[in-house]
Amino acid sequence: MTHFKELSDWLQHWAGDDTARRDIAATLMALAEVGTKISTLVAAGPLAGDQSGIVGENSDGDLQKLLDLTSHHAVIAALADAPVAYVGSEEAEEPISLRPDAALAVAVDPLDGSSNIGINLPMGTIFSILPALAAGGEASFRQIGRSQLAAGFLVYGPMTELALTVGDGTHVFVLDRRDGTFRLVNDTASIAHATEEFAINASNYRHWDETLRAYIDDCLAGDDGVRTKDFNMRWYGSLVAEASRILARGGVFLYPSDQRQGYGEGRLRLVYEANPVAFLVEQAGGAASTGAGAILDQVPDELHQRVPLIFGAREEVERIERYLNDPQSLGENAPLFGRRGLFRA
Ligand SMILES: O=P(O)(O)OC[C@H]1O[C@](O)(COP(=O)(O)O)[C@@H](O)[C@@H]1O
Ligand SMILES: [Mg+2]
Ligand SMILES: [Mg+2]
Repeated sequence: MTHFKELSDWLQHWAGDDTARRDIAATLMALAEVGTKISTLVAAGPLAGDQSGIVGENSDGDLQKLLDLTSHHAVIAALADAPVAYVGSEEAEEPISLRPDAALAVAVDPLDGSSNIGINLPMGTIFSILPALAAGGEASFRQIGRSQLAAGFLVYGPMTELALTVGDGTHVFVLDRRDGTFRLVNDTASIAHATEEFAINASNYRHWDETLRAYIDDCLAGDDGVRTKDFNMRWYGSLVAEASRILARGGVFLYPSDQRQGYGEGRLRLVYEANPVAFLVEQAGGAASTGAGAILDQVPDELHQRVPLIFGAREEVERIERYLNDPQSLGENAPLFGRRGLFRA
């Protein structure tokens, strides 16, 4: 049987005697370990009790399910023993102080894709590791994504997978349930620059701007339209599962802003969803954009800020930016505004 390197060995090798790297490695091990626990809970489904009951509301009015909160508390407990000063979580309004003298701040979405609780579809945990600033937790989480020291996500799907970057490529590990270790299966994940697969929640079509509708119309027109190739589509309702697929076989993902109340900046969160995914995607040769600029250059106003998110195949992300901002630059392929969309009456 092929021998796949263990996460702990990989991190030890990467960190060597460097104290700052050792702190990051210890934090990553703590996140991987708590991910294993959440994965077991997810895999048990209703055998672990009803995880889908609504138990509260987070800062933005999103309903919190029991598994959201259980995952949040598990992550906080796991990081209490790590060199972490502050944790910023989707499920807590304010940053949580752990060890204010420690070097790191961790932003986390403890359970991503929680609308998939109870229906046996993938969910995950997303994390971003930043330097802790002396100015405190709030300031630490207002740093741009390019300040990230490491980032990653776990996916609780058919495989439990850990995608990780420490700023030198994107690496994919899979949980080996025989001994509870994560093993390296791909040291250099790479996203092809072109694609024929997009992911978007098309039920929001009527709420999108005309420019975005034109892009999707052109994908749907396939070989009969200006793109002269057929497209495939996916939508899992789980950012981590989409990101995992895109790291494995390419594609592009869009969660744009739209006209619905509360969706003026899209749905996803900059600090603990878009930034870590963008870091992983850029390190795999892809791109991540708001539609108007790189995700990693956005300055967060606050921990829970939302942002439109487009990521994946570099050429496709750049093409979408042109549809949104400069459609005439597409030349003879420029969308004809006001035409009938395939979804429109
Ligand atoms: O239900 P929608 O609007 O399609 O949104 C799906 C998106 O919302 C999310 O579930 C948001 O994350 P949470 O589950 O952590 O709130 C993403 O994983 C997913 O991409
Ligand atoms: Mg999420
Ligand atoms: Mg969540």
